[in-house]
Amino acid sequence: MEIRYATNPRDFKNYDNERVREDFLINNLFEKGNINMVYSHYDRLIVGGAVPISSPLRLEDKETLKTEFFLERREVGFFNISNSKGKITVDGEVYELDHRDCLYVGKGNKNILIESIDSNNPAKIYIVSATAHKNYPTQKKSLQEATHRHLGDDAQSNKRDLYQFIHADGIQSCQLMMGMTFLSENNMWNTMPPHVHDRRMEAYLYFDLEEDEKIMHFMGKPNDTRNIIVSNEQAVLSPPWSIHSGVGTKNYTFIWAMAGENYTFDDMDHVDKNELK
Ligand SMILES: O=C(O)C(=O)C[C@H](O)C(=O)CO
Ligand SMILES: [Zn+2]
Repeated sequence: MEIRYATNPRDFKNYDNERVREDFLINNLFEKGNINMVYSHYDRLIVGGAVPISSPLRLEDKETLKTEFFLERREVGFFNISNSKGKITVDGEVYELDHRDCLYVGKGNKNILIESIDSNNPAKIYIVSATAHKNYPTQKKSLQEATHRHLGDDAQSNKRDLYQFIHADGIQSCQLMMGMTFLSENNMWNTMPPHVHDRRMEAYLYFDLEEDEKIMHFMGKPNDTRNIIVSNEQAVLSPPWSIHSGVGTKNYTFIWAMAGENYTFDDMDHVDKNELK
């Protein structure tokens, strides 16, 4: 597993474009036949992608975690971002994941296998894992079952539908919060005006974007921002001190995931647009 260390915002000021991309962009998550994962030292969040073909892929990395099994001291959220069905087996119990379904698996489950139902049309499973202190029940939720919030409007080009899956009023977890946000057609901006939450880090996976379309993701302290150009199915790590907002060349979808100090989705320090630099 690739390790990414945390950055002091004072040092971040000196980062050039290449260094920003190296430290915060994850561009190799979905590779046929593999599970690829990145271990971030921001709240020890692991971000991964699995594309099983003919044989199941096991969620494991003893080498990095130095535990007997992956979820010995962790919890994990899975999302199927492909149109093709996937299957996750949790200690013998099988869960089928349709397009946009989410599965949460808590601490203590030992054998986690990720499979595609049809190897010619493989599933793409996005994986986010955080450290955990107790077991919460394994739970699956579809988009229709998630908590729906309407945000933004046409005048601000930021009309979007936010769905909360793993959160205080949904699937229970120790610290992991996850959901999906859809930008409406002709709307390009997410999370503008932006916010920070020094209590929690966040990761964004951008997808549902054609090959030539791009997202300009903004990060950094509100008064000292940088942008990362992001392509389809790439993720960005957002430090707790950083804004996380983006604009697309076309509308898009993203999965947000957070871990850290509190479990309060609405704990955000909003930033006035006049403060942005
Ligand atoms: O569209 C949005 O706004 C979001 O999806 C915001 C994220 O959920 C977020 O940043 C939560 O802190
Ligand atoms: Zn946020």
